[in-house]
Amino acid sequence: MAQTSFTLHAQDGQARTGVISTPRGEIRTPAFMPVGTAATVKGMMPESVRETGADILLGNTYHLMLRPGAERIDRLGGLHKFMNWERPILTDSGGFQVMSLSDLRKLTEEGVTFKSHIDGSKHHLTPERSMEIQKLLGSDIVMAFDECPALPADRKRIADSMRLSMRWAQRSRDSFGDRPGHMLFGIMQGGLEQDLREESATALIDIGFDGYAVGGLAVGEGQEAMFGCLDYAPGFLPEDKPRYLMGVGKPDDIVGAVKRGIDMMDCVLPSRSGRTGQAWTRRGQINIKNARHAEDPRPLDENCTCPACRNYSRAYLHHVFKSNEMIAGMLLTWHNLHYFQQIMQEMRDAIAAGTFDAWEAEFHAQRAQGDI
Ligand SMILES: Nc1ccc2nc(N)nc(O)c2c1
Ligand SMILES: [Zn+2]
Repeated sequence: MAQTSFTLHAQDGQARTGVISTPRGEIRTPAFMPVGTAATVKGMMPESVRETGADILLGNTYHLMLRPGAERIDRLGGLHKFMNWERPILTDSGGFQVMSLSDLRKLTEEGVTFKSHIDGSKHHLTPERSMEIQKLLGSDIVMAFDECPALPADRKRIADSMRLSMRWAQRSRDSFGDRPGHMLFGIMQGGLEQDLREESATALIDIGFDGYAVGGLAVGEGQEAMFGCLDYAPGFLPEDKPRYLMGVGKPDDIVGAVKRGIDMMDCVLPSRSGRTGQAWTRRGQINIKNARHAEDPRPLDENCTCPACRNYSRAYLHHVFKSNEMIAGMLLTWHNLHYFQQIMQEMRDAIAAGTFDAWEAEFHAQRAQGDI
């Protein structure tokens, strides 16, 4: 079985570009992962997701264990076959989604017991069960089972929660075992406390992982606080391993995270906001449902090469959103995912050329305020 590896090609300031190699394909970093929560990137055919430039997508243990069930997906040949995506898949480990989606029954040292938000059925997640589910799904990059404290939280709560997550990280590592061709990522916690972040990083490095995520951010702290944490947290992690910032973000969040040494990100924003009529463009956001687009013959973005911008006017997009047609969300999702991947490609090129600062300045200069 081929091994996995991470190779850094260039660095510009803290920003890095490289490649994660897996048996199912290469992942160019910095990488943005579209979210395919219920075994689909909503509104997109898998081949269309690939056409936007995505090398890897994200799945969720929590959702797939509830429906259709991890054992069922395994019996049907695994998640790649099930959803017709043969490239890499990273799966989140479930703890975070329990906190944000389910009626949490109880959290103990052992794990979390909760009721399904779908049918109220009772479930139990532990580091061991999370590793088993992600193995049944067949995911290429497995996330350790962690606990992400709800904010605001006092320092003691954050410290206790982080230390629980570190004990769960050890149990995740022990349970994952040795699986050539698959990667296990640890997840750093510690809130916005620099010393707790460093303690968490040290604990994860002692356990040893194939990659390291910065968890516990994009939970309502705001961009300034998030960047403040990213000014030091990635630096606590090994240089030669991928660094993954979970749940981020808006285009300017993504650029600021890459600038601070992050290699991978995921967010529902481009797909979720696409379904509500929000288009993200190099010059800012467009709410296509706004009446002023009703007769605008221009594309969303003249410089964009996605199918929505090549073949349709704002007036058409406005119409199909107003008429609640299926194609509306499909076209805006496609455009948004294409734009997010465009930013990633431009940053990879700029880092390789040593021109990241100039690219970043241009990125911010182009962004008009509000609707355009
Ligand atoms: N903002 C986020 C998003 C997803 C997360 N997933 C895990 N497992 N842990 C976190 O802290 C997350 C934070
Ligand atoms: Zn477009």
